Amino acid sequence: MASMLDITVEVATDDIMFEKFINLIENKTGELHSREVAIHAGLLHDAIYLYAMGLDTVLGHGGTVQNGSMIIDALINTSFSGMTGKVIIDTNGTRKANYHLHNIQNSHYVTIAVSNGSMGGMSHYHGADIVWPGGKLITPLGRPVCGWKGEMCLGQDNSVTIIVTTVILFCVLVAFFLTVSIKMYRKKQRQGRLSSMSWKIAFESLNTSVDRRLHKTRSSRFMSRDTLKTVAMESFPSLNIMRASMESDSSGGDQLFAKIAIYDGTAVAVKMVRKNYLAITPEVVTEINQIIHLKHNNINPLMGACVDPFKVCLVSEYCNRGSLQDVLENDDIKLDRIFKLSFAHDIARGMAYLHQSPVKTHGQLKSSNVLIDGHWVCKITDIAMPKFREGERSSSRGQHAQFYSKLWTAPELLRAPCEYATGTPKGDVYSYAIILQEIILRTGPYGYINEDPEDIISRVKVLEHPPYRPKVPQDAGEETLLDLMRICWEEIPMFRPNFINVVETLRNANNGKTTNLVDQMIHMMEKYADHLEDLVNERTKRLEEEQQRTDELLCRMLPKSIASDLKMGKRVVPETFECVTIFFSDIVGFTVLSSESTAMEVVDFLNDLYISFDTIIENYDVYKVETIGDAYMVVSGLPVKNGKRHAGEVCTMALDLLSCVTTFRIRHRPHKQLQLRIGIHSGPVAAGVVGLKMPRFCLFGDTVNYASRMESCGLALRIHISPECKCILDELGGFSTKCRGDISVKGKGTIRTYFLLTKEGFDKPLPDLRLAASLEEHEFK
Ligand SMILES: Nc1nc2c(ncn2[C@@H]2O[C@H](COP(=O)(O)OP(=O)(O)OP(=O)(O)O)[C@@H](O)[C@H]2O)c(=O)[nH]1
Ligand SMILES: [Mg+2]
Repeated sequence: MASMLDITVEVATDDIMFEKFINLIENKTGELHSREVAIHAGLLHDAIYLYAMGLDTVLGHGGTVQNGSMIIDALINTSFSGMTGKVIIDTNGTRKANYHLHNIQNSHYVTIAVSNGSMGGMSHYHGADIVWPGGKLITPLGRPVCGWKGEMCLGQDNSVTIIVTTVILFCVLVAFFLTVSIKMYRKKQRQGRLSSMSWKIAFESLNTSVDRRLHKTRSSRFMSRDTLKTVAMESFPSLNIMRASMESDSSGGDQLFAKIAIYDGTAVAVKMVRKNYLAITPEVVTEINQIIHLKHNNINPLMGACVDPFKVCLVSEYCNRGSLQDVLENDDIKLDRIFKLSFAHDIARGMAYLHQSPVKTHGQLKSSNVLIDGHWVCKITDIAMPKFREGERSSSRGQHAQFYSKLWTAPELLRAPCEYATGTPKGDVYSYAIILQEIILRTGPYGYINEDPEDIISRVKVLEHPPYRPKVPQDAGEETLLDLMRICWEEIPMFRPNFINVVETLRNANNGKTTNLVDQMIHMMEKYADHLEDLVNERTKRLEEEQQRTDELLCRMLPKSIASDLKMGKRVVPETFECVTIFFSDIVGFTVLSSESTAMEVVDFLNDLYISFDTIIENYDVYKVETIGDAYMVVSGLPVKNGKRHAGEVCTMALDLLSCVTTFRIRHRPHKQLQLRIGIHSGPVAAGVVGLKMPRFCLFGDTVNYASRMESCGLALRIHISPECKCILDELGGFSTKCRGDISVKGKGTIRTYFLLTKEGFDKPLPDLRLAASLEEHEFK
């Protein structure tokens, strides 16, 4: 038996009455019974006895045997000594007794607890727990959670229903949405499959009439021999220098060239595929879509393909500088370190992107499949499309050209061409190494080796020690590119880096800066602009200094006001001045002195003298008109009029100059007294600028001659003034003069002239007249 729970009444088996009762049963039945049977027989006895007591009472009260409830009532609160011990029925009709709870555990009959009939409560046997069916120790519920008929969950009934309903609804909805989504997804897939054909280009939409097939020469030593028979160059008027290659073999078979066309308003390169028809299988669609979806600055976009019968071709964006091979072979294009690094960087970046894309490999990376756009950015093109080009007729290019095109192929791919039809990422890295060699040396692959491509291929295929590779001198240039090239053409593919490593290396080589050519150019232009700014500033400063010097010179040659008028482009009109004072000085005996001196001595002497004079006259409101030999001419009262002050200014200046003579020493005649003779006259004058090449401010009128006469008729170390000048001096006051007497002046007749002696407050020393030259030494004109 797996489990059983048994509740029995405690029977006083040791009671004498019970012993007697057992004996009686044994006698009556003639069998020896187990104690358990005897107990149950005792219990039956007591039960019948109790019933009989109740029935007796009911019958005693006139009741009948059918009157069950009366019988029960009659038993309440009764007691008697039964076979199983004292039988006590309490007020509830319950027999008060000790009950035993038994349980079968591991096939043993175990007592779990005993109730105390008189005291109430239960005493558990230590360590005994009820073991329920299934060996469980947790007491099962006496009834279901919600009662036998769900009456206990009447309040919660709704929420359960709601939860259940919601779950069902949710499941239905999910199922519905799933069905709808699957249907929509399938529809979208169908549409996608349709739209994925958007790459299809109708051949008629390609305007190939612009394509004049500008053929190019390929100067490579590997292309010569029996290839490239036809080479012609034409100008391309409608499009900016568009180049395409044309190669034909000696047998004059198919021609392979990159055609140029206009599609959708832009120039495109059309690459013909040597196939008459193309079966558009899902693989072809996937392949072409994967390539079309490549979007990277260093990948030349494939725009679509034409699958019209006999016109199967691939259409890609046109790059106007041609392929890297074209650029490298063009000696007119100078490529410095920055360009080379930029090319290497561009290709590596494009390849890194390609390898991470679903396309995964290029498969035919070579310098002719790297194009260069107008901004000198490299764009990778002609990614291998094995599905699209499956069944393509073999190229009509000669064997030489076919082997030549394999010079970029990695040795492991040369050894197992079928196994790696689409190439491998590490195979692309090898091809990149050969491109690096081309960039470094600016030659074709294996540039300096005069060997047939076929021989080169077989040597690369056979594992030589060391492996056969292009020979690049260590001093060939850019060290980073050299190192990169060597590691990229490692024999064991695993040892070659990936393109992400290559990009990193190139970036580090450039101090973490990008080698993008446009950035470099902008940087250079910025630097150039800065330099230009400095240059402009410096030149402007120099110009300003020059201008200042010119101004100063002009101001020395012309009166300031006249000079500024001239600078401003104003016309300087000749002007008459009512009264000005003109000063002339001359050196008595200059002719003799000059004849006794060298030219340089004379120049030095006059230079010393005029520097001293020029310094002195700066203190007066005068303008030095000119110096002619030893003659010095000064005027006051023009071009800015100064009333009558002109006579006072000139005369005071004359005294100052005469005073200067007392100390002035002729360098080569230090002991000789300089015999300065001064003449001054005041009167009207006309003034104006004459000449164009060397404009001069000149004074005209009789006053000039008169003043000159005053000087020529004067005496050494004396200031000889005209009566007109004296008159003004008198008006001004403070000047002391002395009458010289009447002298005959040419054109003037006889006039009374004066010597200016001094001026009030003038305390500078004047020359000792005793040192003046004798009259014989004067050359009176
Ligand atoms: N200017 C310019 N020239 C192009 C363009 N595409 C191809 N070419 C020229 O066409 C030449 C030959 O290109 P392809 O016909 O692709 O021949 P290939 O690159 O030698 O060989 P595969 O690509 O392997 O078939 C290149 O070297 C370029 O000079 C382009 O977009 N612009
Ligand atoms: Mg190509």
